Amino acid sequence: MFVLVNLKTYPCDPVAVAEAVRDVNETTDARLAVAPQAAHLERVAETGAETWAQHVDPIEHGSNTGHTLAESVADAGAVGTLINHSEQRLKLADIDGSVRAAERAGLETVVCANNPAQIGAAAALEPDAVAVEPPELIGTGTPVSQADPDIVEDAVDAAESVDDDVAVLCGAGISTGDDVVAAGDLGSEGVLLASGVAKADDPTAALEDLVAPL
Ligand SMILES: O=C[C@H](O)COP(=O)(O)O
Repeated sequence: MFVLVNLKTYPCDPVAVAEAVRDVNETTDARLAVAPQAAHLERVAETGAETWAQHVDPIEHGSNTGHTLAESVADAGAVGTLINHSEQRLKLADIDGSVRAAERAGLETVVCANNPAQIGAAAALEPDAVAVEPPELIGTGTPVSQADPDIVEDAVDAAESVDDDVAVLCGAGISTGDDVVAAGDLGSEGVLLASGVAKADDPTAALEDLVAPL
């Protein structure tokens, strides 16, 4: 299972969480990665944790003030990027442009979507993976795998029917190892989570709990 920890803009210490991700990754067959804010990418990557960006824009080098260039996040040490997170929604053409920009920079891609129909559309853009996240469950602590298992199974079916090379992750409310196992049982190859680790008093313990049953 792939466990991708998005730090959003939570007021955590990104380096401390990244060190926990790096250390717990050494203890498990699961793959752990962390997605800090763009401004923290370099410091996080220097810990040795697998580092992802939270977003890249559909741009090339040039006159794009305030945008995030895929090549720059790769230079900072990121190996992958989220695209179209529920909190950073893009138009379809821009999702396509961001996936192409990430590919150009050698970044792995996870395109997020709200529901199975959007997952099908996202899969058609040939990212490495898609992630289904019902927005109403994000940050609630109520796991999507328990509250809305059908959405995960339907997302897996939707992606498979378009391109079975595209892996499916799920996210929203995931915070325990049981949640991760339930996600896997529904066909998900990984989980995207945030508050369960970024807001934890002890991120290492939270990560250990997430991977314990794997
Ligand atoms: O990127 C992560 C997701 O939005 C899930 O957030 P959450 O784990 O706080 O529900």
